[in-house]
Amino acid sequence: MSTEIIKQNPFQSMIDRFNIAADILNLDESIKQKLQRPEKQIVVNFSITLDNGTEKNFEGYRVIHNTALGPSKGGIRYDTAVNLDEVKALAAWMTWKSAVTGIPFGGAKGGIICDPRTLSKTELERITRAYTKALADIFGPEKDVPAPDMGTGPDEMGWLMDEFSLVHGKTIHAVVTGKHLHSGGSLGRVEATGRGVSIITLLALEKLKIRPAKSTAAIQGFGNVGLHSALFLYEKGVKIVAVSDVSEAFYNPDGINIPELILYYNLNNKTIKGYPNSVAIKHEDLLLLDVDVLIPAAKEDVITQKNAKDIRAKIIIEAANGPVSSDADKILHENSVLVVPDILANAGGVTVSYFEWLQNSLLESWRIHQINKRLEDILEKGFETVFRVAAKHDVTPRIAAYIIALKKVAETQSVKEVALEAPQFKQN
Ligand SMILES: NC(=O)C1=CN([C@@H]2O[C@H](COP(=O)(O)OP(=O)(O)OC[C@H]3O[C@@H](n4cnc5c(N)ncnc54)[C@H](OP(=O)(O)O)[C@@H]3O)[C@@H](O)[C@H]2O)C=CC1
Ligand SMILES: O=C(O)CCC(=O)C(=O)O
Repeated sequence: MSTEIIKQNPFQSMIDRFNIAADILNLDESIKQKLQRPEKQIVVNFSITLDNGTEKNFEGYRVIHNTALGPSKGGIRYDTAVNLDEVKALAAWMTWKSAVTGIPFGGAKGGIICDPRTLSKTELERITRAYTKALADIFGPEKDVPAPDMGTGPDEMGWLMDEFSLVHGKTIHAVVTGKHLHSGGSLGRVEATGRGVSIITLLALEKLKIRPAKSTAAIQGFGNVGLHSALFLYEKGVKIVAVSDVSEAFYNPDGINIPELILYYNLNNKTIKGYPNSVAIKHEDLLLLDVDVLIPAAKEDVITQKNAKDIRAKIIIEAANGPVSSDADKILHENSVLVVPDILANAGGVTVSYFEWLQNSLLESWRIHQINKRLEDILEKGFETVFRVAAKHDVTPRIAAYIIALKKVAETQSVKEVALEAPQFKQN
């Protein structure tokens, strides 16, 4: 892969935005300190037997950022680049994401340093079960509820649910979301993040008075989020002119037939490599295309101060978590690029995860149109609130989203602390 990823510290990017919003809100220093730091960070080491009979050790993390608004919630990432600072940033973003959209969860994230592409299905199952066992006292439907992220999906979530249930001696569906339907998953969760990205993209296009059928988009990443974002936008008439995964980036000015590409991807071991009817381009050039919408849907820090000035898209929809580093914010703003932040743009996933958790807890099963309608309502309200607060404070949508989230979490945290500090009177 030829993409040059300039490594920033994603946790520092989170802190930079946090500080701007906290200053606007005039947040008390002690609450600031508390909200910047995770409540808990756990590092686990475990070994599994590989298919060839050898033992291999793995390191995994679970960071619980904040639980003021409810049980902590957030995905688990399998990737060779996973590290504690990345997981800390991702966990904090989950806190702010749930707060912006009004989902009653706190924030957490997990990860294991591994390369899922080189591990067999049975090895992935053993890794997931060992990680779950190590964290069996942390996870729980009212405590900490994992979900998929990069490199994980319904298989891993099903194994996690099963292992957690074995440890606790009963079936506990609501401990994890993003499961297969047969393991208690929800309709609509697989595609929820991409559906949410497409809802937010259409709202952003409307803001700039660009008709979807007249618009163009480039999408970086063709995994769960990139693929579904591409499909839903294609269905709305947006011309997707470029897509990429790790193996390849390609461009077709006439528009890529996304359903055909998905068929190709599914028949070719989940890669877009070698897809005909398009021209190969350099990975880094996809980000600089002259399109209406750029959708980074892969990983953090792909747009930094190094390439921000060369971005030609009118709108960036942050489908990935943290794709724009804080040092690029000012440059993009000065160049009038509308950036819809991750904590709003990709919140469709956690929203439908919340629906899954509710269905599991209530022993219900909702219909798809009900799920999609509620998702749309929540995201439209989130979008409208973020842009209203941005106008009120004359800040970017990102800082507005942080203002909304910080205010909500800080107020709840303070109320809880006052309650804890109050003198306890003995009842006779
Ligand atoms: N899954 C979810 O519900 C949610 C995910 N997110 C965020 O969305 C992002 C993507 O997650 P998800 O789709 O689940 O992950 P997946 O593992 O399903 O897909 C990741 C995709 O990104 C590609 N990719 C990785 N690095 C690069 C690169 N440098 N250039 C181009 N493509 C690259 C991968 O390519 P290849 O397949 O070749 O490895 C793959 O296509 C992450 O930031 C995640 O945190 C946010 C909210 C919810
Ligand atoms: O579905 C969830 O609970 C969380 C998804 C996630 O990890 C994210 O939004 O980044």
